[in-house]
Amino acid sequence: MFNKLVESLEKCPIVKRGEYNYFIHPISDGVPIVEPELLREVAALMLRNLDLDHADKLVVAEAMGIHIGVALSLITDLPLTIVRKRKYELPGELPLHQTTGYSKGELYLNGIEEGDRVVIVDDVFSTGGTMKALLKGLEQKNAEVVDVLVVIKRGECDIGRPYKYLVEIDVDETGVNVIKKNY
Ligand SMILES: O=P(O)(O)OC[C@H]1O[C@H](OP(=O)(O)OP(=O)(O)O)[C@H](O)[C@@H]1O
Ligand SMILES: Nc1nc2[nH]cnc2c(=O)[nH]1
Repeated sequence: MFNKLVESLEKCPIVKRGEYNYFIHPISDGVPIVEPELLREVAALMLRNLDLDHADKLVVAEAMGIHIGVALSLITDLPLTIVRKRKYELPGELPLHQTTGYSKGELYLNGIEEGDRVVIVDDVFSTGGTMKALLKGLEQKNAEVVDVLVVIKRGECDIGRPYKYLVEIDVDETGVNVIKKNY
């Protein structure tokens, strides 16, 4: 039971993005194919690990927070907002600057009101740049972040608050090594 995430990570391919060893996995890329059993496992593990009792909304970042966020929303009945790379110019939209290990860009936060109690989930934590951008935006909106979880942690970074993760990995040119499993 609950062996699909680790097994699939241990056999996933690596490509170079500049100097960065980028692993390619269904949860973090949607390719080659997202098997329902894997998505169900990840959803069940997120549900077990997260503190959702006092949450009003889920927050995820485009693109690869979406499928895990939807899976969790369907189980918990919590509404979901997707922080998009596209600008909508809706009233209250907040632009955020995102820096990852291989890219920079803008994200746009919508759908959050002052006092909302939110849970953030994302697929991967590497430099922590995306998570820091989300936290900063939610702070600006005066939302309360009640819990944060990433499925796969591959780096160290102080994001100014505790966060949870399901697995921790090391990545080199030859592949992914799962070094910790929190379940
Ligand atoms: O900790 P960090 O260095 O910020 O990396 C983590 C982020 O990188 C990926 O997103 P990416 O911006 O590549 O977009 P995608 O989800 O559209 O692939 C991933 O989905 C995380 O959000
Ligand atoms: N798929 C994928 N997403 C990432 N986000 C940050 N690092 C990575 C990575 O190596 N692979």
